[in-house]
Amino acid sequence: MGKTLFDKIWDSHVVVKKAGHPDAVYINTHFIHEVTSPQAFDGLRKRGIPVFRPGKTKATADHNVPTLHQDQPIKEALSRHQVEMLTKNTSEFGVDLYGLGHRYQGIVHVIGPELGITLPGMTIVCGDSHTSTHGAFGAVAFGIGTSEVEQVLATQCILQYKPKRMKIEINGQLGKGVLSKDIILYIISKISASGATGYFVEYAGDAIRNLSMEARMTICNMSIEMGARGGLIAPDETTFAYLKGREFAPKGTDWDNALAYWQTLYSDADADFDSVLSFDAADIEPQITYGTNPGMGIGITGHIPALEEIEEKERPSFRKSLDYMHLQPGKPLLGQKVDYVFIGSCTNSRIEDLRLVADFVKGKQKASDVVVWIVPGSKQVEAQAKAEGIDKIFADAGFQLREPGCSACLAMNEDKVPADMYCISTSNRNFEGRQGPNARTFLASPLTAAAAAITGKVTDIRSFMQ
Ligand SMILES: CC(C)[C@H](C(=O)O)[C@@H](O)C(=O)O
Ligand code: SF4
Repeated sequence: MGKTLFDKIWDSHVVVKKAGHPDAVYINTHFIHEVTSPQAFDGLRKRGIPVFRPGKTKATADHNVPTLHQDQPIKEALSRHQVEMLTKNTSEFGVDLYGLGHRYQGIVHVIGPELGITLPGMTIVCGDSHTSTHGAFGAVAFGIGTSEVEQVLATQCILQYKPKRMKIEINGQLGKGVLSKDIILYIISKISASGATGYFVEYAGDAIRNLSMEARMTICNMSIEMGARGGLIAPDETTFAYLKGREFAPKGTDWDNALAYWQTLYSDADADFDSVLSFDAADIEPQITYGTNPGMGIGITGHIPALEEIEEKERPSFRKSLDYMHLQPGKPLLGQKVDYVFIGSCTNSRIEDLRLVADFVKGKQKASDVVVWIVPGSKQVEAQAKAEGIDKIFADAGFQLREPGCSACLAMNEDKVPADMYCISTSNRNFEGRQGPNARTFLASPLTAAAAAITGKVTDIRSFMQ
């Protein structure tokens, strides 16, 4: 019996295996940020132990950082404290920090890949659920809790039960205006926000193969939103071309050796998955969510389910969700007024996302009553956007290009969508209050968000493509 890609990587990293116990798994790379690391460092301090392999940990400040005036002290006291703690802890324990002002600073899941720290075949953890993003490179990457952050800092290993394996195949040709964000929102709407609970998902099929690395990251990023432990994609020429020459990627003969290993990283033809799902790319239209979990999504021309279409036992939560959103069952979303547009987050804030949006808005103007925030995923993305003149296109359109951070993805910083406002957002979560107290979120692709920025309403991007 062959092995799945997940098994190949997992099994080769197990250092201790004992029946009835979690595996002790070696971790190649540990990313940390300001939210989930302070208690972990406190724990080490209390026990009087160092970070076991400080070179294997990389830190950045992203959740609490402002996205305007990053050269000035952080105004919010709690945010300032968190970021200061990260600076203090990393310097005390000898961990590299790409903090505010550093040219590599950015959202942890954006900088790892763009710096070539994230590599195929690695095990990667971070005290952050969207660590699944790194799986796009054919790595086993997953989020962990604060006590596990301490465990990894102390031992470079983690105790974990091995998850089940699921394969999701998407074959066929994507339609016009349909992005990888639409693929993943579509899958989650079909299998629900808990449809992959207990599984590690491998995405396969020619629709996935044809995606760029940026687009693959968007898919793996949202694995967690269907309950999966993580998601991964077998590395291929697209992966290798993306990595070649990146700051921390192997060079020279190290590259050749690494490449030889990476080329063995795929699921064998006879590998056994615990579950296999298939979708046809041609069935996917641009997607949008209407509710308060990422599984509550529809095609842009569809309608919010009528009450009768919802299972009896799910009706109370469905109603609560629509009450929060101030939306009616059975109604379409096209034409719904939008107040804010947020293009950013570890789902869609990479240079390719910004290029797509810029190509579309070039020569257009935002609707007068819409606030548009474009928040690059990293300093490098910001610099690249400026080098390409994308900043000018945004300025001409009335869009604000801000500085890197998580921003309004979770509003744990100064960027909050005001109460009762509708925000179309390229992020990954639409929970109640996620973008600010009582703010209402529609999740969508960068193109669908950009279309709404121009019209001020939920719009089918394809109406611009005739
Ligand atoms: C703050 C952090 C722990 C959290 C996560 O784990 O995902 C955040 O990044 C999020 O997206 O909700
Ligand atoms: S951008 Fe959003 S989803 Fe990503 S790490 Fe930051 S808060 Fe979490």
